[in-house]
Amino acid sequence: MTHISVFGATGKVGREVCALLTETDQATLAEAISASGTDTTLTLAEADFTGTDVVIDFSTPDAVMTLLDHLQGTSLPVIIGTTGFSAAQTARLHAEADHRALLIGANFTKGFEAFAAAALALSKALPEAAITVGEVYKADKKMAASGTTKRLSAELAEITGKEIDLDIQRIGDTAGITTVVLDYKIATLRLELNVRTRAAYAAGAVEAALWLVGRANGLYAPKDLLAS
Ligand SMILES: NC(=O)C1=CN([C@@H]2O[C@H](COP(=O)(O)OP(=O)(O)OC[C@H]3O[C@@H](n4cnc5c(N)ncnc54)[C@H](OP(=O)(O)O)[C@@H]3O)[C@@H](O)[C@H]2O)C=CC1
Ligand SMILES: O=C(O)C1=N[C@H](C(=O)O)C[C@H](O)C1
Repeated sequence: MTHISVFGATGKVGREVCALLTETDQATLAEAISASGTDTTLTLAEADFTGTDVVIDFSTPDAVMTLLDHLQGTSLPVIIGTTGFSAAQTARLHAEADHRALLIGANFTKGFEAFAAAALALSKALPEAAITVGEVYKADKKMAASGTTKRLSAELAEITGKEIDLDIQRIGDTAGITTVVLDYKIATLRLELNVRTRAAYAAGAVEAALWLVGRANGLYAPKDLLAS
């Protein structure tokens, strides 16, 4: 049985991770941590992680930095689901991988890695195409490219040498719709990943956490799960 602590446990995704951990046979909830420390969660200062095998984070970039400060001196593996890190914070994350197994994923939806690979393959097959990466998320998410869009557009730009257009939208409580549209004059080719529920992110993160326990210190990504 793997004991998983959830950082950001009162959040939209963290709640789904906690719920999943009550149902799964291979893992159980160790500590649930939030900023406010409600009656079912602890603050970071109250958490001790002694019975924890791996931490799953879905919080904020600044909160992740405080989590890593708190974990200094331990080699506890951590799954980072949070997105939106600054360059300095990203450098800190990378340095942190010397001290623990750290798996960072902008999108834990099952199928996302295949979706990204398909988009890259299509962009190679259609070098004349103009490419747009689109996203729709909940209305209260910051109106700036998500981690998912940043990753896709950077990889597509690198492979094609072209500028990638972005289409950022915020609607209601949308869990996440990512599109890659290739327009090559005679036709339009559209790939879409429409996530129905945030439980999809939770499931991918728990799968990654089970995989990460026992790995050597270092930086990992969701596609490493597919390779092993
Ligand atoms: N990688 C992926 O597949 C996905 C990534 N995300 C990303 O995950 C992140 C979280 O998303 P979401 O669940 O919607 O966010 P929410 O705003 O719903 O939840 C944020 C959570 O973080 C907690 N938190 C904030 N500050 C601290 C702190 N200083 N110490 C401890 N806990 C803290 C909050 O606690 P409190 O309630 O007490 O304030 C809350 O539990 C975002 O960056 C989002 O982009 C989202 C979906 C999928
Ligand atoms: O905030 C969200 O909800 C999500 N954020 C992630 C991101 O910023 O890339 C992706 C996920 O699909 C949902």
